[in-house]
Amino acid sequence: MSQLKLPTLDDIDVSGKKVLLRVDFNSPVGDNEELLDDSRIRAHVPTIKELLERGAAVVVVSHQGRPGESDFITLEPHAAKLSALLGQSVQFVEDVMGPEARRRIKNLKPGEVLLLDNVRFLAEENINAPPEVQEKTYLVRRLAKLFDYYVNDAFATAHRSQPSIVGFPMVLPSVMGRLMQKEVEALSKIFNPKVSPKVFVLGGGKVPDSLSIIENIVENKVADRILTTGLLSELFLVAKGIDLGESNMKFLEKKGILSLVPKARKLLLSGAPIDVPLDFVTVDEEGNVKVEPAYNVTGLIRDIGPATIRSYSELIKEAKVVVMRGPAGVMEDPRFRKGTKELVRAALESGAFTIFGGGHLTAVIEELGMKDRVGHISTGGGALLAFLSGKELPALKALEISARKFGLIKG
Ligand SMILES: Nc1ncnc2c1ncn2[C@@H]1O[C@H](COP(=O)(O)OP(=O)(O)O)[C@@H](O)[C@H]1O
Ligand SMILES: O=C(OP(=O)(O)O)[C@H](O)COP(=O)(O)O
Repeated sequence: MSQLKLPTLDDIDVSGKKVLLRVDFNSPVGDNEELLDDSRIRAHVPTIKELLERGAAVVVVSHQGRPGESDFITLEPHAAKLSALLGQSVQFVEDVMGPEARRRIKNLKPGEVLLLDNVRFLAEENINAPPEVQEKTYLVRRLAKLFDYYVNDAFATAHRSQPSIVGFPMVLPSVMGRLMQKEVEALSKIFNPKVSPKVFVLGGGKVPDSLSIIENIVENKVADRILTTGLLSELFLVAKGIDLGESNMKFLEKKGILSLVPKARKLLLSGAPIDVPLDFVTVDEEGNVKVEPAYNVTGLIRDIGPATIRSYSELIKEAKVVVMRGPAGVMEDPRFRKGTKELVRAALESGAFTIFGGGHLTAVIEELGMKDRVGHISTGGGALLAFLSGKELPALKALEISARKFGLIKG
């Protein structure tokens, strides 16, 4: 697929038009439903500003979290944040496609912006299916007729085949927003498969996603070394036959991660260059925090330990390219942020070209004040890895189909 030839905002005249803009405002959320970081919201500001300045009425749609997770919340705080960043009032409606949302969309004037509520409040948005299925969802059927154009700026969700990502482009002329364009152009340019060694440092909580992308990375030999952290590393330790103690095994079971052990074991047996932590920071039932070796863990794992930080940092130093995605521990709690922070620091001090992905790492880079040393910070985590591993991203594929259908293809 010729991604660079996808149409952009340069290819449409939005003046006086109604534009549906898909963004990814999905941000880390604290105990009181407050946003812990606004970098993903900020990343979309250039696209929104440009659309408004060019005279469009802009309706913004995003998801936040996943059903059942603690960060699955309304987008009301995002609207407040966006208002502050734009310096202009952002309308918000506690609805996505119901009568009130449709009334507000119809009444929106050029130069105004309206944020719809969390699109994953709709059951159908939580199902992945091909574009020809998603264009038939209620969401697409009810909303598409209210718009002239669809703009996709949500690079971080580009690996999902959900209605708000792949359904609208089937029925509306569609283009990439400035953030989507920037990510695709930058990553196509900077990731040179010939430069090595390439070290991938992969952590975070989305283990099934990470595992399937690791399979791709290994198959396409994209990484020379994969250093695992976070929940992902727990899976690989179990796959190596290590008992992580009752509390962690229960946690992994509850999250459905133990069912992935055979897949992880297969990868390890294939000789994939996957490293696991030597030690962890754990917390016991009384709340005591300690460091325990990976082969003898008793408490609940919350971060990688000091020996792991040291050994991973040495490996990172030898790399020419470092790709890092997902935190090494439960970094929302400052007591368990050290592993993530130190690995980010090691990468930034290594002299290697660095690519960081995902909301959590962006927050750490800003905290360290080392943004100027970064090669590329991607707003995507899973989407970034999928892109680098050579997987086709459904969002881009849908934009390509749309461009052909509506005569917007370039080149
Ligand atoms: N060992 C661990 N146990 C439980 N949760 C973890 C662990 N390590 C990381 N996490 C959790 O992973 C989540 C972030 O994962 P993910 O969404 O994949 O990353 P990102 O948002 O950076 O793309 C965080 O909420 C963090 O608390
Ligand atoms: O945070 C996101 O992805 P990431 O954790 O891979 O960075 C995106 O908002 C996609 O969310 P999803 O993985 O729930 O589809």
